[in-house]
Amino acid sequence: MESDYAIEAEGLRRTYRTRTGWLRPRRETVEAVRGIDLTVRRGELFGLLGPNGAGKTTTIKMLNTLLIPTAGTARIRGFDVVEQTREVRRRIGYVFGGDRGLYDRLSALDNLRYFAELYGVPPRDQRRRIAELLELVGLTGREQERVEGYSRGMRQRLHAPEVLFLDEPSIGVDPVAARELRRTVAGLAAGGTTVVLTTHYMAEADELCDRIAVISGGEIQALGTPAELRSRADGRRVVEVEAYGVPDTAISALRGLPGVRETSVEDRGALQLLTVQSDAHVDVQGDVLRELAGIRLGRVDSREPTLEDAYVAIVGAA
Ligand SMILES: Nc1ncnc2c1ncn2[C@@H]1O[C@H](COP(=O)(O)OP(=O)(O)OP(=O)(O)O)[C@@H](O)[C@H]1O
Repeated sequence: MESDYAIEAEGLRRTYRTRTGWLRPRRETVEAVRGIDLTVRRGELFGLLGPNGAGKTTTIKMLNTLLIPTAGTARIRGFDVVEQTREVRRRIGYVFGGDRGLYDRLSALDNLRYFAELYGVPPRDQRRRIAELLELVGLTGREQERVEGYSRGMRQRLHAPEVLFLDEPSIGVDPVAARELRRTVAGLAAGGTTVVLTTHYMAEADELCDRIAVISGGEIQALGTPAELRSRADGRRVVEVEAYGVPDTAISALRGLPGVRETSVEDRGALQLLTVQSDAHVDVQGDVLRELAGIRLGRVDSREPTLEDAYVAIVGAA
C-alpha cells in the first residue's frame, strides 16, 4: 500500500565493525546511528543537520537502500527499505556532493549503467531504458562525456524521482552555484518532490527546509521548523569577540563564567572568533573582556541569537 508519508523510520540503528591498528589489529564497533524515528510528509523539504560524524550519511544510506539497518525499520511511500528494495528504488534518487562519489567523474552513460545496476533494472532492459532516458533529457550524443563537464541544467535533468536524497549537495560548490542549487532544490519541492537534504551549513538548512532534524552522536537531538529550533536559544544573548592567539586556558575560563551557557571558537586564519552565549539577563561582556585581558582583540559585539547559535546550543547540550 502506498503511504501518504514519503518516509517513515522507526528505531533505525546502524553499527559498523572495523579493524584498527596494523601491528596489533583490534576490532572496534562504531554506533553510527542509535535509534532514529522520523516521518517526512510528501512534498516536504526535510533537512538532516549535524556535525561531521553525526550519522547523517549513514541514515540516508539506510533510507535509500544502500545500507541495511542493524535494527529498526524504514519505509519509503509505505514500502519497506529492506523487504521491498525494488519498489523503493523505483521511487527515489540519490545525489551526493563534493568528494562523496565517482558520480562527477563518470560519463552520463556510466552513471546510468551504475544506477541501473544499483536499482535492479534487468540487464535486457538496461540498454533500451538508458537510451530512452538519454533521449528524454536531451543528452543523446553526449553520453560519453563526464558529468562534471555538463551544465547544471543538464545534470538536473538526470533526476526526477518522487523522493530525492541529497547528501551535502553544496560541498565544494562555489557560492553562486550553491545559490542556484538551493533554488533548484526549492523548485523540486514546490513541484511535489520530497527532498531530504544533509548539510552542516545551518544557513542552508534554514533557508530551504520546512523542518530540520539536528543529529549528533547518531541521535536526533532536536526536530522542528527553523523557527521552532531558533526558539531553543530564546532567553539568551550572544557576545562575539574577534581575538588573536587565545590560549585554551582563557577559553576554559570563559566557559566557567556565571551565566555562560555555551562557548565556541572558530578559526578564521590568524583570527579567532569567540562566541559566548549567556542567559539574556546576565551581562557577561565585561567579564568576558576581563578574562581576555592582555590578548589582542578586534571587533566586540553583543547581539540576539541566530539559528546558528540555537544549533550550537542543541549540539553542545547533546
Ligand atoms: N564504513 C564505515 N566503517 C566504519 N565506520 C564508519 C563507516 N562509515 C561511517 N563510519 C563512522 O560512523 C559515524 C557516522 O558517520 P556518517 O558518515 O554517517 O556521519 P555524517 O554525519 O554523514 O558525517 P560526515 O559529514 O563527516 O560524513 C562516524 O563515526 C564515522 O566515522
